[in-house]
Amino acid sequence: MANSFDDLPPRTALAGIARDFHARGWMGGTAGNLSARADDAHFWITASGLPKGSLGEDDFLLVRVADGGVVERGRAGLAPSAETGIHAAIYALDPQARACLHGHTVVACLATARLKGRPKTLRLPGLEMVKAFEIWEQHPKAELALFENQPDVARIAREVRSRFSRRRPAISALLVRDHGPTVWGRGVQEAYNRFEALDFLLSFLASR
Ligand SMILES: CSC[C@@H](O)[C@@H](O)C(=O)COP(=O)(O)O
Ligand SMILES: [Zn+2]
Repeated sequence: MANSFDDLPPRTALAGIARDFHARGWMGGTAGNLSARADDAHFWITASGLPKGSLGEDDFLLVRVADGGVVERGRAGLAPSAETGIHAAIYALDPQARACLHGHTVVACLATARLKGRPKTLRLPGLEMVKAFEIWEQHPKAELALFENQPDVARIAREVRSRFSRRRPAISALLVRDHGPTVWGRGVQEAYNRFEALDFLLSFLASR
């Protein structure tokens, strides 16, 4: 048994995370998508529309960071995740990002349910868990980037690219309202740890 997802080949690690997230209710049915860089210019991403609790290593596609174009399919007939554009934007803008995880969590939806208007950020609670995002202040003011959900995912991806290229996000995560979080890290394990930490922080907000 590997101690870290980083000890495993990327697709093995991502399939393991998908099983784990599915068991926690974070990838119900076909929800969510996971990716990891293969090299600086390419990343592996889950195929679209598959039940995420039972992914195999051939259920991934290799795509370009530059434009999300498909380079290789794990098997014939697969299409890349509908949210490939969001992953590509994150890899293009953050050379340190090596893995990117998106799930649909109930607490993420609840945490913004009472917000008025269309705020661009959500202040995370100043709890110890924000250290997962390398925020070390005694009284941290960690702001999570917020995006409105839209049926056309390409529009969300364009907004992520446009906003993050103007200003780097304070923490390595974003939340699409009424949808779910996307979290990235310098490795698969770090992205996984951060996803768990964000879930903790959003659970706190949602329960107040
Ligand atoms: C329950 S379907 C949700 C999708 O529209 C999308 O938000 C999602 O997370 C999964 O899309 P996918 O194309 O399988 O990667
Ligand atoms: Zn989604």
